[in-house]
Amino acid sequence: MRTAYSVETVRAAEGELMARLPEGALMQRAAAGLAAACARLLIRRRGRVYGARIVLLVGPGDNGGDALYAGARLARRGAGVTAVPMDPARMHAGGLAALRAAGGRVEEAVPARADLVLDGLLGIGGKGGLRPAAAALAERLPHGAPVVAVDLPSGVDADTGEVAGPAVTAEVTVAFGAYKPGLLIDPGATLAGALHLVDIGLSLDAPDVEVLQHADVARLLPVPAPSSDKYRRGVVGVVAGSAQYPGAAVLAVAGALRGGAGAVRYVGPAAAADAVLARFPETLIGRGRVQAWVVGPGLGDGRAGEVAELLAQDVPVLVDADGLRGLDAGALRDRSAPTLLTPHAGEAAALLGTDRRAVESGRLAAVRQLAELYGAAALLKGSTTLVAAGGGPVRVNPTGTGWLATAGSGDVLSGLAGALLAAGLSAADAGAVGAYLHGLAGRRAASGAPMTAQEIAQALPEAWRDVRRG
Ligand SMILES: NC(=O)C1=CN([C@@H]2O[C@H](COP(=O)(O)OP(=O)(O)OC[C@H]3O[C@@H](n4cnc5c(N)ncnc54)[C@H](O)[C@@H]3O)[C@@H](O)[C@H]2O)[C@@H](O)CC1
Ligand SMILES: [K+]
Repeated sequence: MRTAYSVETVRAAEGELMARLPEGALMQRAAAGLAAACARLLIRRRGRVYGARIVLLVGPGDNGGDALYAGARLARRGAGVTAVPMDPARMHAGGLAALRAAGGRVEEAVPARADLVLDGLLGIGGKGGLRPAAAALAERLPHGAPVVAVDLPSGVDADTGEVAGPAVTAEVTVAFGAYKPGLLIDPGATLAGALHLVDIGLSLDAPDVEVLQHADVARLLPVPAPSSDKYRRGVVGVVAGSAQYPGAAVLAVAGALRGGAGAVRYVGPAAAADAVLARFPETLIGRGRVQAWVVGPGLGDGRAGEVAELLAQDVPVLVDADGLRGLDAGALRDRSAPTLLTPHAGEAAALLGTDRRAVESGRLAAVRQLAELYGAAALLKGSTTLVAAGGGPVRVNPTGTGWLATAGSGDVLSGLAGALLAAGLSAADAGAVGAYLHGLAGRRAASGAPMTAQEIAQALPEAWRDVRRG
């Protein structure tokens, strides 16, 4: 499991630790870890640190200080280090003295060539997009040189991953003490590149954000026991599709069957039921006992009554797509069985009474609000899908890929997550594990080329095996 902590939490933990340590000790720990990560990268690329041309982009705060101290360490190993300040009048004094003492230089213009660039413009003290002086440096990076971001790619909001203007794209980000949410959530996550954590001794409790990895998902996957029958493995009821959208029913059923359901029961118009049976003859048709309902994909208008009726049952329910229209927050909060809502940004905006842009520019806050307002687990789809429930850490899905944004892909996810709910996973686990497997299947199905939602469903068994293999 990878975890991340908000700036407020990190600052509090740093404050506590700093009070017990000699001045500057934390920054030295950070700089030592940063210099070691840079040295490894240089050795991998060019065999040695000695003789490497290193450019430090130095901001006015402690993030710049980290870069200067790390630069001094690398200069002592024989690298040629040039610091380029955002504001020559504001540089970390101790760091600058250390760099100069180690033979490093300060220049106003970014050198045209370098073997490595350290982005020490802004860290957790950065606010908003890069201001012009910082943006000018970030836009003139030496061509082809790998960038190591110090704590955070400058221009990325540490708490949310939002990028409000120009920002640095890093090959590696070396984070101090803890990952920040912005390193795990897009667009920040993409700009951060590979992540490396330097332990500076912070003690931290419950994270704000967490990312499941293969081993975590493997532990949560429902694996049938020898004594299992189809009811114990979970029967999923799928209420999806319409005469107009029969395909949504087929795809949701496909997701549910490949999500490990013992059986899938389909409830919907005859035309859609025929389409489902033609593709999956193993489907049960019509109402009956289920361990979880999936309601909403391709339902069309005017079926809110059916959704409300399912939500009135004391059974886990996943609500997606058209099923999300006109949900009664009070009725949802009163439910005792688990509920999982799986909106995309537009649907989330309607549920929150705001506009799509507000959701997209504040996805972390939006998913938390959804979970709180509806008393349910909420899965907000996007390039990094987020899952929130009950005030716990928000789960960030790491397996997403742009190829998943294809028609019907969400229908497969709802069937899949519904099967996991039916198998007894909590709504938050079903959402997080569903998104993880769905993303992996999408990557497998696409492997760099477009694919269809059906192919995502077909790749689910492989994704499942990947996770179990570890
Ligand atoms: N606090 C600590 O104990 C430690 C902090 N460390 C480093 O310190 C960093 C935080 O340092 P600071 O709090 O000094 O903050 P930063 O160095 O992140 O940046 C703050 C400075 O940037 C300016 N600024 C803010 N937003 C800007 C924008 N959009 N464009 C241009 N300039 C902008 C501010 O005016 C301020 O002067 C961490 O990210 C980490 O790199 C590490 O040394 C480890 C220990
Ligand atoms: K930085």
